[in-house]
Amino acid sequence: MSRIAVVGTGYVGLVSGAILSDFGHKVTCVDIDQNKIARLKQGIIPIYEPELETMVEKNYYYKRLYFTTNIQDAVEKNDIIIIAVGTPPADDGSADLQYVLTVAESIATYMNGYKVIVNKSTVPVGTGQKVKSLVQDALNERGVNYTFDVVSNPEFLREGSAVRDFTHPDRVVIGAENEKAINLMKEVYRVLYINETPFVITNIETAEIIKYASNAFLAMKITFINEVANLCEKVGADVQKVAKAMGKDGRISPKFLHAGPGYGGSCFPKDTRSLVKIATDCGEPLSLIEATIKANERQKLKMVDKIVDALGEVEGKTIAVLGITFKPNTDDMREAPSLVILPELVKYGIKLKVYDPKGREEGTWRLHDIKDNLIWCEETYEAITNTDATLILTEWNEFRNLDFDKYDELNSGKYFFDFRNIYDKQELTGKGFKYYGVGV
Ligand SMILES: NC(=O)C1=CN([C@@H]2O[C@H](COP(=O)(O)OP(=O)(O)OC[C@H]3O[C@@H](n4cnc5c(N)ncnc54)[C@H](O)[C@@H]3O)[C@@H](O)[C@H]2O)C=CC1
Ligand SMILES: O=C(O)[C@H]1O[C@H](OP(=O)(O)OP(=O)(O)OC[C@H]2O[C@@H](n3ccc(=O)[nH]c3=O)[C@H](O)[C@@H]2O)[C@H](O)[C@@H](O)[C@@H]1O
Repeated sequence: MSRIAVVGTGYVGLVSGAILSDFGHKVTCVDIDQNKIARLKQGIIPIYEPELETMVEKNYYYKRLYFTTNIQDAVEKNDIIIIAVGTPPADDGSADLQYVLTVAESIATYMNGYKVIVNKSTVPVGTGQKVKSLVQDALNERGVNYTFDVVSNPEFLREGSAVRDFTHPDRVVIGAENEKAINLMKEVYRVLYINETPFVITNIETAEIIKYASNAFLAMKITFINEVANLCEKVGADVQKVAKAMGKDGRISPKFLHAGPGYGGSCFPKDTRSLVKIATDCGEPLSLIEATIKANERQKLKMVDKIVDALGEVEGKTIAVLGITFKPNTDDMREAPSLVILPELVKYGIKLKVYDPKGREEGTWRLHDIKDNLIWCEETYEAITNTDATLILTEWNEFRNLDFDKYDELNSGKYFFDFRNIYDKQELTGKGFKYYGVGV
């Protein structure tokens, strides 16, 4: 059993902490947000993430999982300190490292013996070394000579399937500088290690680049299929079939080939921008990623054009919006395509009736500027009632089986914008709908 502190109790920290405690370790989750920690102690999970609540409840009950705001105590009592705080984008596109470096300073301030400092936040290459020298300088200043190791252990979980992703990873990446740290990390992930999960052991810099390169590649893959989808529309091809056939080629793989309104979320947008900044600063520009970022911005606006062109006279029209989160099974709205698309529609004088199973709380403040043109609804059919068109922006399961017979009773128009391609164009056209997907 390892004694682990996880600093930062957000999407990554809480999931990692809960599962590592489930792996049998004694884990203390630390956050500066007192309200969050108080609620966690009462069993209230601050985010929506399937399976997480059970995982937290069980391990808290069995006293393997603790919550605190006291970082001093957490550093003193644990040997392995995992940093999982946010690295949000700064104005110039680089990752803002202030939270990571603050935690590193706290660790240095309270260190009372050997520690492994594990960086799980997504950070620019060179951050591990920065943390190392910051901690060493602080220890020198304290006049103590405790030893420590810095490890890069990037996280690849996805929101909405985080628990499964963490317990069944395609690989675990450990960037470290010596055997002692590597072995301690293998202990942390013992459950996965003995189950033959591939472990990639590298130096710190390589691990840091692996994370950014992986996210940028996936963002590029989505953008590639989005552009192919736009072409398909022009030439009468079906991107769903194109993607399916492409995906059969093992070298391509069918994953992340779903065309849509552009990628969003807390990571692809910020990590692509940060990687471009790193590369440009090094004099090795990543032109494919630069093009990806631009094409993704265009994709969101193309969705607006598609709606406006189809509806013709749009002023005063009302659209039912189903789904606003950046993907299903999360309440996270960070960089969701809806945050661009909906305000653009409002600029055209369109009114919106919005329903999302989990996005309303965050959506309310993120879409505050258009609140006068937006009505929040409690369920799907309330949103569809008295509208001119339906727009699907997030593929929540509950939108996959709409009762189309009901439409006529609801006084709703027959324009159907399915920007996640979850319906069959022919079937809906057969039911009298004017159907618009992406690339179909
Ligand atoms: N959200 C995701 O799906 C994934 C995120 N990542 C990366 O993991 C990192 C964390 O991301 P999220 O969990 O989404 O962030 P988040 O914003 O959900 O959570 C960060 C937490 O850190 C806390 N915090 C900030 N400063 C602190 C301090 N000094 N001491 C203690 N707690 C502090 C905040 O109060 C917050 O609860 C980022 O670098 C992100 O890029 C990596 C893989 C997946
Ligand atoms: O670093 C991170 O934070 C994480 O970023 C993504 O995970 P996440 O953003 O949670 O969700 P994804 O499933 O990757 O979806 C991201 C966006 O791409 C879109 N997408 C995804 C796949 C696809 O085929 N098409 C598509 O448009 C989604 O709708 C969503 O807006 C990566 O998939 C994770 O491996 C990574 O750990």
